[in-house]
This record gives sequence, C-alpha cells and structure tokens, in this order.
Amino acid sequence: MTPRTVTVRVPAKVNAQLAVGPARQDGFHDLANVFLAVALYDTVTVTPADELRITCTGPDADQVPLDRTNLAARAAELLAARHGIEPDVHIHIDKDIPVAGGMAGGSADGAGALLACDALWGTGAEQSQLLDICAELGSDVPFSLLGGAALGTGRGEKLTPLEVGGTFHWVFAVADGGLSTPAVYREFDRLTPDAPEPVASPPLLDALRTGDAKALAAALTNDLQPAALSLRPSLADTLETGRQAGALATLVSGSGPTTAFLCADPESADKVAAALIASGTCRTARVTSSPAQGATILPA
Ligand SMILES: C[C@@](CO)(OP(=O)(O)O)[C@H](O)COP(=O)(O)OP(=O)(O)OC[C@H]1O[C@@H](n2ccc(N)nc2=O)[C@H](O)[C@@H]1O
Ligand SMILES: Nc1ncnc2c1ncn2[C@@H]1O[C@H](COP(=O)(O)OP(=O)(O)O)[C@@H](O)[C@H]1O
Repeated sequence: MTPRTVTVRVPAKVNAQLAVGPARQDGFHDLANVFLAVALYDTVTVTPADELRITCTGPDADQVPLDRTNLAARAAELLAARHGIEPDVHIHIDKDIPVAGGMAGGSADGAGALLACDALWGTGAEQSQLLDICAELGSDVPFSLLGGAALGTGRGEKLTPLEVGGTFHWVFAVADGGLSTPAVYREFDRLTPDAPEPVASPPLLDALRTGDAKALAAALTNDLQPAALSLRPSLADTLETGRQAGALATLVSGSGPTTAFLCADPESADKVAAALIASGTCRTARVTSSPAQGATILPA
C-alpha cells in the first residue's frame, strides 16, 4: 500500500575543504569539495493534492520561493516526468537551515522532496537514479541525499563517500541576509585569475578518518572565503569573535555568509556560541555536530 503522507529529514552541510579550480566553459568550476553533513535539518512532508503546491514554515520562511523555482518543486516535477505521472502533491518544508547561507538548505529540500515523492508515489527509484536526478537539480543536491561525509569532484556532484572516525562539534553563526552563490564564484574568478586544479588534501582526509578535531582544525580550507569576505567584509569580525572565544578553527561555510567554528567539545561550542550572540556580529548562533545522516524517511 502506498502511504498517504511521507516526511523526510535532510541535513545541512559544511565544506571541510573547498578547493576551487578555474571557471569551466559551461560556467561551473571544478572542485575538490569535502562535504560534511551537520545536524541542522529541514523536514519535507509530501501529501497528495489536486496540484503541485509548496508551503514553508520556520524563521526564514519568508525568504523561500513558493513557486516552481523552489528546488523541492523541481525535484517533484523531474521525478514525475521520468515516470509519466503528474506531480500533484503538497510539499511542506519546515525550514531550520539558514536560507542562502552556504549550508545547502535549498539542496536539502530538493533531495528531501525527491526521496519523499519516490516513497509517496511508489516509483521505487534506485539510489543511483535518485542521485542522477539530484545532480540535475544542482551541484550540492546529491550530497544532501547521501549525507555523512563525501568528496565531491566535477562541479561537486560526483561523490566518493568518506570515513569519519568521530564526532566533530561546531557552531554556525547565521548572518543577516544571504550571499548569492554565483556572485561569490564570480568574485573568486576576479580575485584568483590563475586558480590551480583542485586537489583533496590528504591531511584533511586523515583527520576526518581518525576523528581528530585538532588535526581537522589545522586542515580546514575554503577557497571561496576571500571572495565571501570581499563581498561581506563584516564577516571578519564574526570570525575573530569566535576565534577569541576559543574555537579551534574558523571558516566561512561554503559561499557564506554563514560562518563555521570547529570546537574541541560541546562545552567549548556553547561558550563560542554565547560569545558570538553577545557580540552582535551575527543574527544568531547554532551549536551542532557532524557527521549527520543524509535524507531519511521518518516513521509515520
Ligand atoms: C558553493 C557550494 C559549495 O558546496 O555551496 P553553497 O555554499 O552555495 O551552499 C556549491 O559549490 C554550490 O552548489 P549549488 O548551490 O548546488 O550550485 P548550483 O545550483 O549547481 O549552481 C549555481 C551557480 O553556482 C556556480 N557554481 C556552482 C557549482 C560549481 N562547481 N561551480 C560554480 O561556478 C555557477 O555560477 C552556477 O550557476
Ligand atoms: N527550498 C528552498 N529553500 C531555500 N532556498 C531555495 C529553495 N529553493 C530554491 N531556493 C533559492 O535558492 C537560493 C539559495 O538558497 P540556499 O540553498 O538556502 O543557499 P546556499 O546555496 O547558499 O546554500 C535562495 O536564495 C532561493 O532563492
């Protein structure tokens, strides 16, 4: 029997390494993108309806498009088209991942809607077919489906799962307003005319495998960070506040403007979050951990 409603939980991500090569002919950039899923989640619920419609709740809900440009709507349309059915479904997104924050919230909703519609419609797609649709939706979407940790090559859509030997503790400082991912890549091109081919860092992969937070802190890099700081110079104050409060490492999350702080333990993370909130250099700060499971159907 096919279910009447399906709810899927999908994690945000941070890029432990984001090595960016030169712009390709198609406008994308080749990456060595070490994705790490973090335990901040959107939940996507799908229910049969007369036609495709989207609703959204959560603190940033007013910034989420409710038309067919929403990645969750596009996911439902792509899956339905492949199976010759109509995408008549109500998709509700309960959004906890910051919008346009460099944490792949839209990608999470795309992956979540795809998995949920597959279960609702009984289309029974293999994971490899779902991953292909994810790659059509966006470079980060396959990782949202997979979760855990993975190296993304190509434009980030070709994934190799990575082993993670422990729990890492993070604080994310949420900024006011988002940053446009294409604009940050354009600024990267301007600042980095001779970008080398991107390569994954062996010390970083070792640190993930052994679960060594200090080694991971020493190896975190983001080639988009100078571009994000150039477009949003105030992020430097947020990074400095977290560093002074005891973070092991500070980093812009992907294309930003969310900033990420790797901490030694949950107590240190609480202290860093409190300092960030008190400083007024961010809208809010969230304490969480990684790795986190990819898109998961919740029990009815
Ligand atoms: C930077 C990263 C790091 O994981 O994520 P965010 O920080 O935005 O979440 C990703 O590369 C974002 O991936 P995603 O948001 O899925 O991007 P897409 O929809 O595929 O592409 C949007 C635009 O970003 C640029 N883009 C994206 C990926 C890539 N490898 N090279 C690019 O140049 C292109 O201008 C493209 O038109
Ligand atoms: N489900 C969605 N949730 C959030 N944003 C979405 C969604 N679908 C499409 N978007 C669009 O994608 C843009 C990037 O959003 P998001 O994925 O949250 O950020 P980022 O790419 O920085 O991780 C938003 O500004 C919005 O216009």
